[in-house]
Amino acid sequence: MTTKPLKQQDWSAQPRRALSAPQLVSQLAQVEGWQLSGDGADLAIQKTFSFVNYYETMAFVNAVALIAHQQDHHPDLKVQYNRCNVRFNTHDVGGVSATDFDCARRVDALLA
Ligand SMILES: C[C@H](O)[C@H](O)[C@H]1CNC2=NC(N)=NC(=O)C2=N1
Repeated sequence: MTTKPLKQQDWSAQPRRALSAPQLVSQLAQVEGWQLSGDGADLAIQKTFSFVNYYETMAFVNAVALIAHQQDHHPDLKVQYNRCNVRFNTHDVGGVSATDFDCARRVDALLA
């Protein structure tokens, strides 16, 4: 039997840029429940997801971890009993990039 490593995004060939304020406004209008948080290089998008118990919250957290690994893009997670706050920022560019919105959509799709 052969084992396959999980496929991972390679960002080295795709330079990323921080989105401008108008781009942020337009992108935010296209993702439900995501809000801006922080400022400067710490500017991020965030959303809190609610669950019925700790088990379901952790199942979500593990699914987000798989997305984070595959996309090579890692959100800050605040985990509580029945909710999880997901916060994306692109530290490589010191702001919010298109990658953050792409990952936000992938996380939303887990619950669609
Ligand atoms: C080299 C590596 O791909 C980069 O440092 C990735 C890793 N994960 C990351 N995660 C987040 N949230 N922002 C980044 O800029 C980032 N960069």
